[in-house]
Amino acid sequence: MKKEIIVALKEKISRQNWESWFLDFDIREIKDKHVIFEVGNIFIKDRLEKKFNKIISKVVKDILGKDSTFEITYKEVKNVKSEAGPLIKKRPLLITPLNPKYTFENLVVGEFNKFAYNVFIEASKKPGFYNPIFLYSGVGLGKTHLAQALGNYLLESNPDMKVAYLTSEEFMNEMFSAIKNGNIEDFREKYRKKADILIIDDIQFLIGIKSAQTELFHTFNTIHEAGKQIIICSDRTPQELKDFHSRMISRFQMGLLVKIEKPNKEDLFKIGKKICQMKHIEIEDKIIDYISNVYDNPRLIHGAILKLIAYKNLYGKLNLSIAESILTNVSKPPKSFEQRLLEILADIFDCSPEDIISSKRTKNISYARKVGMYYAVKKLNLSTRDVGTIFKKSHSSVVQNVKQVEKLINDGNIIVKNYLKQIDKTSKTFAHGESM
Ligand SMILES: Nc1ncnc2c1ncn2[C@@H]1O[C@H](COP(=O)(O)OP(=O)(O)OP(=O)(O)O)[C@@H](O)[C@H]1O
Repeated sequence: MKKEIIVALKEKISRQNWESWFLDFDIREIKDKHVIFEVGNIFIKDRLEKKFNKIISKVVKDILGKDSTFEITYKEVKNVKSEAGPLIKKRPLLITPLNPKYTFENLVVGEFNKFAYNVFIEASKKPGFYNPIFLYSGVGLGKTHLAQALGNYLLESNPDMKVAYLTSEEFMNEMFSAIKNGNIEDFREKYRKKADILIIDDIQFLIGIKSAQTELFHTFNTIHEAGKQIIICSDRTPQELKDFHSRMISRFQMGLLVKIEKPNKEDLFKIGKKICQMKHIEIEDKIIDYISNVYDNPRLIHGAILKLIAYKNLYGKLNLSIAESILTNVSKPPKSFEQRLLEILADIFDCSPEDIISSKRTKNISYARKVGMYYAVKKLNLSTRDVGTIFKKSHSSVVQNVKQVEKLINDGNIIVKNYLKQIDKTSKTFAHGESM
């Protein structure tokens, strides 16, 4: 009888709706003429009752008789909120380290991002009120900055808050490695039950990857059902996420869609000033003015400023004509590659380039050194001797550090992998912003 009801329903429901809403759908029990359906969560239950009540009722009555009835139940998620127990102080869950510089204070607000900014400020006061928030814009317009600013704010104002920030690509990689290692349940527990706020950046990476979309779909539903905040960042609108499960798209659309527009020249100038302030570097206004005329996007402004900082650090001077020649490639300045690498590391690990080449051994500095050496040898193909020169360390120390990082990677250490990705991302940003 159960099978008959399911088959009859499937015939009456479009394939698209079936795939969106009925994949978890099952019959738990039939008691006399009362059918108890079961679905994955309360959100789907709610949708089915609102949208498909009539069809389900008709099918049940056709098969079991006119006086038959039904109800939809959902699987309870156990211990969503109390898993750590009241006396155990929960530690922040940071899947990828948030960039501490991505704060609301460091964000320039103008007409182009005012709405997005206000929504995120509201969300910082009432997480879960607008849920989900789907933040989209062209590349480099500040989505990651804004989303991480919310994460940083929540962590600071409530140290018990568990913030999970990761790109959809990281989500997918972790999921595949959990499947491979047979611990998919741990993976699910981590994201579905532990996180109080889930930020998924660059959702567009999952285009065409249905298995990861399905996993994310269930994660999304569980978190949403628990009333916890979800933020999705994307470089396009939900409708433009071609080849995404339609059920995912409809989840995104049911939330608040927030767009960051393109900043104008004045905004770009202010962003340039803010970046200099964040980097504790003084660059003349006329140079920043020049940059904001040349580049129309904060990421490019950021890249250009990093390049100027690298030059200023190396040569101790900078003026408008030098800036123009550096940025327009009129005359190539000598390569300041090493400095650039150290700048990138310093930015990510929140220290200075001088710290990295010093003998200081504080945790973040040692980490920056070690990961930077690995990156230079393995990704940039520099010789261990050259790397020793850049980092002002002996050849054997480079070899040892590279081995250590290799081991961490082989052991599946996510933090190291994420740092390497961040270096990659930042150095690409650099490459974008430069014409050298
Ligand atoms: N309004 C702003 N105020 C200050 N800095 C900004 C602003 N918008 C962007 N930036 C800076 O520009 C750089 C690029 O921003 P971000 O990475 O957040 O963009 P994105 O939209 O997430 O890019 P992508 O689409 O590639 O993921 C960052 O260094 C960020 O701090």
